[in-house]
Amino acid sequence: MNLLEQIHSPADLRKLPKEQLPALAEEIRRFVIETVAKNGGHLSSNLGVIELTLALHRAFDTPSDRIVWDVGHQAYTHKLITGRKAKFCSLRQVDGLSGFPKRDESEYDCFDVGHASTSISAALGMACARDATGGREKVVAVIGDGSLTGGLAFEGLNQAGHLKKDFILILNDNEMSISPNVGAVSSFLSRKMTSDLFIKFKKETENFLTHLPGFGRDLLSLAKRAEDSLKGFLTPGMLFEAFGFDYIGPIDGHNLEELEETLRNVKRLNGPVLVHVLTRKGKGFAAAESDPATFHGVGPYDAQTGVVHKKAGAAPSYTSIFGETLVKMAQEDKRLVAITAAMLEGTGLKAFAERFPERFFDVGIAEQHAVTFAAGLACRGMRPVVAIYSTFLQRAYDNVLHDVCLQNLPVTFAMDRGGLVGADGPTHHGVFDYSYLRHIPNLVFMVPRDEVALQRTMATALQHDGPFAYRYPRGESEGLPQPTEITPAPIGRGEKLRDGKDGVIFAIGTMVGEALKAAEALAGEGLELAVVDAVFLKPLDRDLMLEEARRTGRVITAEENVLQGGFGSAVLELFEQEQVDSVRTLCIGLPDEFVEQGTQQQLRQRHGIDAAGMAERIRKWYA
Ligand SMILES: Cc1ncc(C[n+]2csc(CCOP(=O)(O)OP(=O)(O)O)c2C)c(N)n1
Ligand SMILES: CC(=O)[C@@H](O)[C@H](O)COP(=O)(O)O
Ligand SMILES: [Mg+2]
Repeated sequence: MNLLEQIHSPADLRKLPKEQLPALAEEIRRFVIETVAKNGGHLSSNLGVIELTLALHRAFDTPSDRIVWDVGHQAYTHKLITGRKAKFCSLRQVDGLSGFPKRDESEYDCFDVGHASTSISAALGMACARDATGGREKVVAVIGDGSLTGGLAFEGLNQAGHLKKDFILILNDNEMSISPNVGAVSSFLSRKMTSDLFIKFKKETENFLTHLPGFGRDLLSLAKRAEDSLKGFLTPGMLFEAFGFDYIGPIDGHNLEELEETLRNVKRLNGPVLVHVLTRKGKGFAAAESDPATFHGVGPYDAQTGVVHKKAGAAPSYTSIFGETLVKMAQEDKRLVAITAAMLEGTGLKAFAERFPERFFDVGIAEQHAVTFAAGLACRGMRPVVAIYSTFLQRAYDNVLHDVCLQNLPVTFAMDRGGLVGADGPTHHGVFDYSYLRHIPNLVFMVPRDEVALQRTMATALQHDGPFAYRYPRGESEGLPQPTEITPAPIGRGEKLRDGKDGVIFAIGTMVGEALKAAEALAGEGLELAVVDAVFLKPLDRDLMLEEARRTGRVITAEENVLQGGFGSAVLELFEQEQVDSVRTLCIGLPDEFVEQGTQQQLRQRHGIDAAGMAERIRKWYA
């Protein structure tokens, strides 16, 4: 029987006899596996919370009761049972369903997400608003153990315990972030924690007591008798109870009956309550269970075997070139250390971590800490490279400014996923970094146009004695031959790649290749444009830019960043400072709006920043 077809809303789900729930869960599991096999997406996390999601929607009265998902990468079951099954085939595609909860998409989506550790703060805000307005609904935040490593989550816990609001926190503990979870809290939660901690405590106590003169051995036998009560005393719940939460659990997150009954009971409680739920990431799909990190965020794969499709003849990704080059550089320079905020695989640092474990740090989902920690390392002579997605560095703006740049410390920000990232959409596009970093004094910001330039950029950063940022895009590189030698670039020097008398395109990063193609196409129509690779967003090559602008009288800028405060703005500021008023300018880049999801190519096309779009804009401008 097709049960999922009968579920149009959680009200239908609540009518379903509980005996049918396991079959529904299996149907959902298969449907998710098959859809993600075509569209790509966050498989492992979703497979782990199917039962939990069904239990939540049965126990609580959604949409009146509020479920606030953390990160939101695990909300596929939630989407399927809240009226979005028919559209589910469009998941993560252009104009389709988002991969994350979105308030615009459904009344069941309470908070827009994509970045981690926001759920407690957002849900607590909702609980306070409820109390201020006489509401009676329940507010439930669902956070993973990985997302709980974020400082923001603890800021929320701290206030929640203090306010004592009626507030339910579900801790979905699968012992995994994207990679195995890290940190002291994570080991405290660990299923082995109770016994490990207990054994250590016991050993130390025994040691201490046997060495006490006289009555030590009597005390030892007394302590042995206290073992059982001690075992019960040391639980992960102690942490949350210290924060003022009632702790319930741990409970089996795949046992539908136990889940539903517990949640129904919890619903009757008042005050902050934490329910500790144990789940398995990738549950029910062998390939994902055995390798949850690969299937955390995955491209298309075979829905039966789990073999991930690989594009034949694909060039290496920018990420892998970065990772390999960093290993080579670390062999030469012992000061180099690498830091990731829970993105070991995503930032290409796996080989580095294996090769130099003592110079590698995964700090958890803690971007702010990653940056200030790097500042500390740099203060003592190390050369830290913070490998981070552009979108996640947004979290650490003040740490970059106050802890690194103000002290002119040699910390490098290697920003992966610069520019449009594709299917993750607006929460993840790295299209703001030019604007949020460019104005910070002391920072050098270099933007490679291809993978050879990336390696040169990395060498330049390492030899520079101050803060340095560079960004490179998600996905395949240009497939260029590897350079035999990597030499640092002179700081602030651009590169003229093409000559032309009618105007000049100043392009940066990914836009350099597009600008060259656009100039080529326009040359065929009789419009001769020069192309300059700016190479540096900061400092700009002022001399080259001024010379080219004055020579041609018309300047086009091109960037994969919002125009506001970006590269084009930097060029306009230069012209204003130098009183260049005879030059006409056209700035091409992304608009002052959040760009939706789609493939990178579709989005570049839609926003006119691919070669064809750029040529069209320039053609009209000259007409
Ligand atoms: C601020 C921020 N940093 C990093 C990420 C990337 N990220 C997405 S999910 C995830 C792991 C989350 O682990 P957990 O909360 O335990 O959920 P699970 O995937 O185990 O279900 C990470 C690191 C993010 N989305 N936001
Ligand atoms: C939800 C999240 O933040 C990550 O899982 C992210 O989707 C990974 O993106 P990449 O696929 O580009 O590594
Ligand atoms: Mg987890």
